[in-house]
Amino acid sequence: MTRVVAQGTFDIIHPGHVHYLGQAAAMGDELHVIVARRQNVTHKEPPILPNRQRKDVVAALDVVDDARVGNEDDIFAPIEDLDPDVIALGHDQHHDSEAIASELATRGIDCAVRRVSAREPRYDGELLSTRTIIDRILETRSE
Ligand SMILES: Cc1cc2nc3c(=O)[nH]c(=O)nc-3n(C[C@H](O)[C@H](O)[C@H](O)COP(=O)(O)O)c2cc1C
Ligand SMILES: Nc1ncnc2c1ncn2[C@@H]1O[C@H](COP(=O)(O)OP(=O)(O)OP(=O)(O)O)[C@@H](O)[C@H]1O
Repeated sequence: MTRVVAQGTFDIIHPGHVHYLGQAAAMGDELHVIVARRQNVTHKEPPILPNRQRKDVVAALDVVDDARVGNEDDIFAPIEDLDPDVIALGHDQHHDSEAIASELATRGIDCAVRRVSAREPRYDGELLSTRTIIDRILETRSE
């Protein structure tokens, strides 16, 4: 049974997330998703939606077997708990694969680190990033 872990903020779900999670799921038999706690999203604007709401929406996706809000202090705590065979990084996720691989080795976790491809827009107007969706909302609803 190959267990895959994916992770992210998943603020406003869009087809880019569906692509990422679908590709991650295809890497094994079960997909577990770690949803970033708001307090840990420091590399960009924090999410709008609560931790629990973002987790609940991810958990509702067919390809996801289980989703959880991540640990507050140690991002590898859920990894030690899940003991996955693969960690699937998103195409633009700011993590360094080698750094993750070496931390996994340090913790004695035998797990591959792979990266998923990007999903490009298929038609005019398709928005495949939370930031661009929010920008569009601000543009059209700011009156
Ligand atoms: C292997 C791994 C485990 C993670 N575990 C947690 C965690 O337990 N708690 C948390 O708040 N964020 C965790 N994260 C970090 C968030 O998911 C991080 O914000 C995300 O990887 C990058 O977010 P983005 O792709 O949505 O920008 C983890 C990331 C990785 C790569
Ligand atoms: N268009 C896309 N194609 C493939 N993967 C994507 C796409 N958009 C997001 N992802 C992946 O989904 C995961 C969660 O991303 P995140 O929640 O940061 O969404 P986002 O739309 O990238 O947000 P933001 O626009 O704020 O950066 C990450 O691994 C990211 O690489």
